Formats: sequence, C-alpha cells, structure tokens
Amino acid sequence: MPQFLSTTDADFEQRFSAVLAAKREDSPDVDDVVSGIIADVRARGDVAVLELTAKFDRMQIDADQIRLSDAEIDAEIAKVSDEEQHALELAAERIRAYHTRQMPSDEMWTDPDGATLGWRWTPVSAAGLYVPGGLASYPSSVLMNAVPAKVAGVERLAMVVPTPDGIINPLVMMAARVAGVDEVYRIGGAQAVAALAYGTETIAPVDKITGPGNAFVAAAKRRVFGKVGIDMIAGPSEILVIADGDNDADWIALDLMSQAEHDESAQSLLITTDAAFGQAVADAVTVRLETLERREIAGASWRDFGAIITVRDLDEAARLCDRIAPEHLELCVADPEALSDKITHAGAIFLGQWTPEAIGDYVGGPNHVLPTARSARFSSGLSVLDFLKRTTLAKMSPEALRAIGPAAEVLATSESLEAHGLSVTARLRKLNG
Ligand SMILES: NC(=O)c1ccc[n+]([C@@H]2O[C@H](COP(=O)([O-])OP(=O)(O)OC[C@H]3O[C@@H](n4cnc5c(N)ncnc54)[C@H](O)[C@@H]3O)[C@@H](O)[C@H]2O)c1
Ligand SMILES: N[C@H](CO)Cc1c[nH]c[nH+]1
Ligand SMILES: [Zn+2]
Repeated sequence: MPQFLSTTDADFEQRFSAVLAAKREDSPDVDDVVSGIIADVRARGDVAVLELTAKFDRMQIDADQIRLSDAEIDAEIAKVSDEEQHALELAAERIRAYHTRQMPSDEMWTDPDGATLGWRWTPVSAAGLYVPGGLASYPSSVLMNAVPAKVAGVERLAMVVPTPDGIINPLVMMAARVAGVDEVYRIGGAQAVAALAYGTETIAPVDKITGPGNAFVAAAKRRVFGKVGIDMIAGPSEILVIADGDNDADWIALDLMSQAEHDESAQSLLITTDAAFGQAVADAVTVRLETLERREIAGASWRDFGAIITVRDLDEAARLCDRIAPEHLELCVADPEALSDKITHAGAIFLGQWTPEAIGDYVGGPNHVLPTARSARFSSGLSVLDFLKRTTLAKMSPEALRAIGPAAEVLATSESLEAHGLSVTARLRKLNG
C-alpha cells in the first residue's frame, strides 16, 4: 500500500518532506559503485568494459563484439513485424516534426554604436546516446535520443544499449536504423557511460552524452559531466497525477502503474481533492497489481515510493506540485489549462483525461527523456538545444571601438589587468592619430 497523506493532517509537512526526500538515485552506495566503475574503465578500457558486462549483463563477449556489425543489425531488423515498423515510423515522424520546430535561429545585427554582434548555433560533433535495456527494452528511447540529434545536425551518433543475457531487441535495432544512428554498442550501465566519455580501444569518445537510465546510469552521467556534456539527470521514472473526483479510478490507477512498472525505484503520486476518489484509485491499483505482467516491479515501487495526497483545493495541489517538480504531470481536472497556468516546475504536462502519459512516451511528439529527482526545478526535457551550442560573434568598426573602447580601458584598470586595457589603448592611439 502507498502512503495516504492529507494536507489537513497535523504531521503533513513532516510526512510530505519525507516523500520528497525518499529519492531513489542519490544514494551514496550507488555513487560509490559508479565511481569505481568509471575509474576502472578509464584505467583498463575495453577489458574493464567486458568484465563489467559479464558481471552485470551476464554476457561473455570479446572486444571485437562490443560493436554490433551491420549484418547483425540487419538480421535483427528482419524480425520486426510490419505493424511494429509502421508504429515506429509514425512515432519517428511525429517526434521529428515536433523537434524541427525547436531549431533556433542565428542572429546578427549592428547596434547604434556601430558594433556588429550576434550568435550562431552549431551542433556537437559526436553524441553518445544511452538507451536503457536492463529491465525493459526501449526502442522509443532510441528515437527520443537520435531524432533530435539528427535534426540538430550532429555528425556522429554512437548508441549504447545493454543486452542482458545477450538478448537483442529487434525493434531497438530498427529504431536505430530509422533514426540514422551510426554506431551501436551492446553495453550499458555506468561502464557504457564511462566508455563514451573517456573512450576505449573500441569506442571513440563523444562530446555529449544524452538519454535516460537507472540510478547507476544517472550517477555515472553526473560524474562524467565536465569531461563531456550531459543533457540532464533522467533517472527512474516519475508521475504525479492531479485528479478531481470526476475521473475513472481505473484509468488513473493504470496511469500511476504505467510509470511504476519501469523500475522499483520509480515513483507514482496522486494528488486529489476527493479523499474517497483517492481510496478508489488505491483499490483499483490493488486489483490491477494482481494481473499486471510487471506486478513485482510496479508493486514494489508503489509500496515503497507511492503516495496519495488529499488536498483542500486545486490551488493547494499546484503549490505541492511545484515542490515535487515531477518528471511527468497529468492534470485530470475539469479545466486542465487553468491549472497548468498555476504550475511552474514539471518536466512534461499532460492536459485532460484523454491524454494518458503513455502517449507522451511513444507518439505524442515531445521528448520523453525528462528530468527526474526534482531536477525539473532547473532543467528541461531533451531537445535539439541539447545537441547544439551557441558561439557569440562581435565585430568592432573603428567608430564602435572609439565609442565603447574607453569604458573597456577603465574597467581593465579597475581589474588591474594591464594588458587588457593596453590592447584597447594601442588601437585607440592609432585611430586618434
Ligand atoms: N527519465 C526518463 O526520461 C526515462 C526514460 C526512460 C526510462 N527511464 C528509466 O530508465 C531506467 C531503465 O533502467 P533499466 O535498469 O531497465 O536499464 P538501464 O540500461 O538504465 O540499466 C541497466 C544497467 O544497469 C547496470 N546495473 C544494474 N545493476 C547494477 C549494480 N548492482 N551495480 C552496478 N551496475 C548495475 C548494469 O550495467 C545494466 O547494464 C528506469 O529507471 C526507467 O524508469 C527514464
Ligand atoms: N516513461 C519513460 C520516461 O520516464 C519513457 C518510456 C519509454 N517507454 C515507455 N516509457
Ligand atoms: Zn514510460
């Protein structure tokens, strides 16, 4: 059973803080393990990757098998049904259309002082795409990573995906082909993140690593940041549903379970204005957990991290939501747009009862790689911007240097940086004869 809380309870603040703190991916144990794995891959390259893959994915391979050959990929793709292929292509098309609209423009203008200024966007050269594969397979995450990278114009896309027990998911391979991934490596976890960041004999290092993963992957991305760029912390999935009493309890139960079934460390929360509805949802979850295929995982997540919170009104719900900063937020209320306007911190918002979060996981168009563990307070879902960087441009005319150079000289003197000031003075002397 999840926890039941009500904002009218005397101990609400204390219990709500415990729900917020019950985060699943910051644990020192995970970080210690990950730091050891990264050090090992840096020191021993492929040998370490192979040993760790044998240990965590139960798969014995040689270094020349880390990368999948084109023939192996073709053989997997041949197993994909027409129905699956069409679904994947529809998803890819919708994701591409959405992300194409995100492309920012270059700018260049001359200001009143005569300075020509601007910026231009250029893609990173090589992106490392993490596709999870420990407890489930994620063809959709291939598309969510690779399509925006392609739209941004990234030259080299290197994808890593664990294949526990050596089992390759054909749809993951087809998604890689559809999206234009250049290299596919059958490794996962912290060792794959380290290999992408530092390189090994087999894998050339990349400039940026994106994509979701479990607590080990999230911790590894945190640790390699600086050596490479990362998109965000996209760890174990989360959902917050805000629902009034005018909903089908079973639909809401399924929405909560849709994220709980990802991982025992996932978190599903319900905030409702109607305590009786909250109980009905809890009962519906209990019934669903009797038959769901992934009931062990979903049940553990719901038991350990789930909560049902009764609030006085939707304004209170919005304030609590901003403190949670959920990865996914479903608004199943009469006027979802009005409630959405009151919320600042959420990775992705799903408006109204006809928009189950799962649509966003697959075919909606927006990206499903989203910030978790309350990081939606300061970061956003994956987008083309994650694969681009901005270079600023400045050109001074002689008139512009005359107009603004003296202020630079003053500031250089006040910072005691003589050469800075003199580099301007030398030019102004020439201009002023
Ligand atoms: N936030 C998002 O945008 C988003 C999107 C999709 C999936 N997800 C999340 O991604 C995760 C996928 O997890 P997964 O496990 O299925 O696949 P995964 O690929 O993320 O993790 C599997 C790897 O974890 C490593 N690992 C497992 N146990 C370990 C241990 N004890 N010590 C060291 N390493 C260990 C192994 O190397 C294994 O290859 C889920 O938590 C899911 O909720 C998040
Ligand atoms: N809900 C996940 C993001 O937290 C994404 C996903 C992929 N497939 C199914 N779901
Ligand atoms: Zn999902």
